[in-house]
This record gives sequence, structure tokens and C-alpha cells, in this order.
Amino acid sequence: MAEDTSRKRTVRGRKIRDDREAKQRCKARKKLARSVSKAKTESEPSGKSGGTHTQRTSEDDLLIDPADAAPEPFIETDAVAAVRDRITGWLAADQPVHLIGPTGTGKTALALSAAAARGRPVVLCNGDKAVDTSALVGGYSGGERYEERDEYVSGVSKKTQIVRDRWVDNPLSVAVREGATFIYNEFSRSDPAAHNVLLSVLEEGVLERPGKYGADRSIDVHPEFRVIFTSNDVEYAGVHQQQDALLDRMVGVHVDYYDAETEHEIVRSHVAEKQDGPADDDPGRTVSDEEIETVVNATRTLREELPIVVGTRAAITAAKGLSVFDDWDGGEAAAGRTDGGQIQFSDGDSDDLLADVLTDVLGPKVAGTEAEIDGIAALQRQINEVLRD
Ligand SMILES: Nc1ncnc2c1ncn2[C@@H]1O[C@H](COP(=O)(O)OP(=O)(O)OP(=O)(O)O)[C@@H](O)[C@H]1O
Repeated sequence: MAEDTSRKRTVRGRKIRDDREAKQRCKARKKLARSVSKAKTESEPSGKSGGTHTQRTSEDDLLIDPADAAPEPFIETDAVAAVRDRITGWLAADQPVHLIGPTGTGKTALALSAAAARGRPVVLCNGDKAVDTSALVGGYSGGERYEERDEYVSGVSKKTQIVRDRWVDNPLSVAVREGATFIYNEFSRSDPAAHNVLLSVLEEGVLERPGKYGADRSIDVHPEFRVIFTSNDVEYAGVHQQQDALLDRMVGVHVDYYDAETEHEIVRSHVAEKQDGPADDDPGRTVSDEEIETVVNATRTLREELPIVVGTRAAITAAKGLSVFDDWDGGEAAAGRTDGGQIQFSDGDSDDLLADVLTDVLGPKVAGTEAEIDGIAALQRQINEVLRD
């Protein structure tokens, strides 16, 4: 009896601990998401000068604790660990690392995981055509108004209002000063001219802050400062060719799609995550392992067959989509008939639903773009053909 009570207590204790840990993970994820979107907002210039106007109250807001930077969920199969170890190895050798690969393969997740493993603060920045030097380095952010009061004679005072320009450091300056790991996502979307400041950072260990005068115009690069760049392969639209001098100073790690087993684990971790989510987050229905296998196999087949990029993110989104439709029995019917990655589908409704979900997921890649597929209806036809082949 006493043993029973103590077991109950242990179970309840574990549940409370699990709940607490889930809440902490959720809080850390929200903070990271906020930092990512903040990095995006702050890379948008405003004002006539084209410089960056920042609303931040403190430059330290840009620093993310390494524990909070660790992506969650993060699956570490041998394939993932092998790439991650290459990144951390090059960083330890003081080499800037450039992660190159198609969209949705896991570059950002790898960058965050490698950065978190270093145990140094993390600073995020997102490339964009609007990013200029000041968006990286900093600039004067409006006027700071303060009052000076002089007491000439007792009872007689003079007030003077003074407006002083306030310099605010942006992500690169903060990272260089604090010895952070600077993750510059999609850096090739930015104008190459914005990256001239990076050359002296990587080559001479000095950051020049144009627009700032006097002794503190330049910052000595902290010895622990490291950079991880990510970019899609150059053929993707909207990407600038960066100057050779910069590319020459980084090592390139190619991030390709993972093996089927790893993709399965990744998709499962994201769907399971939803099921364990906070109570106000509709948990949807359970997506079985067989269904995940079907989705992953379908995604991998479409990746080969369609002239558009079908990344791991597409598989995750499709599985999440299926978790909200409860009329799909496709996992059981189709998964038993997978053959070397090629899926054999029956003509039942379940297969139509999978095709519909995949059409929704991949639709934005053809709608309004110059993809070789002529509209959503054509995409749906091709998905149906590929799935039923
Ligand atoms: N090892 C992993 N464990 C768990 N989830 C992962 C892992 N790798 C990638 N993912 C998930 O896969 C999706 C795509 O990953 P990520 O955003 O890192 O890709 P990316 O290559 O940076 O994409 P893009 O080029 O579009 O920015 C995300 O939802 C991410 O959380």
C-alpha cells in the first residue's frame, strides 16, 4: 500500500517535472522564434537615409543564450551528427562555415544546433535585399532628448533641452564585440556591397563601423567570434552572386536531403511535438508511423519527379496537415505497399486526400512563380500521376 502511494507520488512527480520541462521548452522556443522574427524586422531599413531604424531598447536583446538557441525538436541520427560535427569542427578551427543546400533541408536547424553546442551567445541575422551595411553594423537611431538644468543663483534656474543622436549597434557589431556565434541566414539574398565590412572582420579581426567617428569607430573582433552563413544554391531566384573575396574566406559544407530514416524521425518529432503541445493548442489526431512513412516516401518520390524543390519541411507540413483530417486511412492501406521508395496507391479517398494535402503544401511554389508547372491544377495532376504510378 505504502509502496503504491510512493509510486503514485513518483509518477505524479514525474508528470509535474515533464510539464515544467515542456513549459520551459515552449518558452525557449517562443523566445527563439521572437529573435528570428526580430532579426527579420530589424534588417529592414527605414527612413530617408536608407539606414536602419531600430526599436530595440538594448543591444543585448540581440544576444540569445546558447541553451535557448538549441533547436527543439532536434533529431540527431548518424547522418545529422556527421554534418553537425563537421560544422563544429570547422568552427573550432576558426573557420567561417557556409552551409549550402536546397531550401528546407535543415541548414538553419544545423546552424542553431552547432552554435548552441559552442556554448557562446548566439546572434541571428536574416539576409534580405534591403540589408545594407548599417543593418549589419549599426547606425544612429533618432534623437535622444535630455534636459540640463543650471542653478545660477539660489531660486533662479535655466533649463536647456539637448537632443543627441544615439548610436545603436546592429547584429554584426554585437556579435563581434561579445564573441558570439553569428548565424547569417540566407546571406546571399543581401546585396554583396553590404558585406564589405565582413572582409576586414574575417581577415584582419577588425570591424569598421561606417558613420561612427572617433576612437570607437572600429571594434576588435573577440577571439570567440564565429560565423555560420546559410544559403540556397545560387540558381534560386533572388539570390545575388557574392564577391569571391568573401567566399574565399569560408569553408562550404553542403547540406543535402537526409536519408529516408532520418527524414522519418524528423517528421515524427514534429508531429509528436504537436501532440504533446500545450492544452490550448489543438492536438489534432495521432499520425501513425505508417502514415508518416507514406508521407515521407511520397515526398521523396515527388522530389525526384517534380521540377520544384520538395524539402523536408514539405513532408513535415503534409504530416501536420494530415493530423487535422480524420477521414484519412491511407497509412494502413498504402504503407504496406511501399516498394523501394515508390508508393503504390489504391484509388480510395485516402490517396486523394494525400494528393490534396501535398497540393496545398507545394502550391505556393508554383502559384505566381515561373516554375515549370503551369498552375495549381497542373501540379495536382502531376502529384496524382506520381503517387499512382
Ligand atoms: N535534425 C532535425 N531535427 C528536427 N527537425 C529538423 C531537423 N532538421 C531540420 N528539421 C526541420 O525541418 C524543417 C526545415 O529545416 P530548416 O528550416 O533548418 O531548413 P533550411 O535548409 O534552413 O530551410 P531554408 O533554406 O528554407 O531556410 C524545419 O521545420 C526544421 O525544424
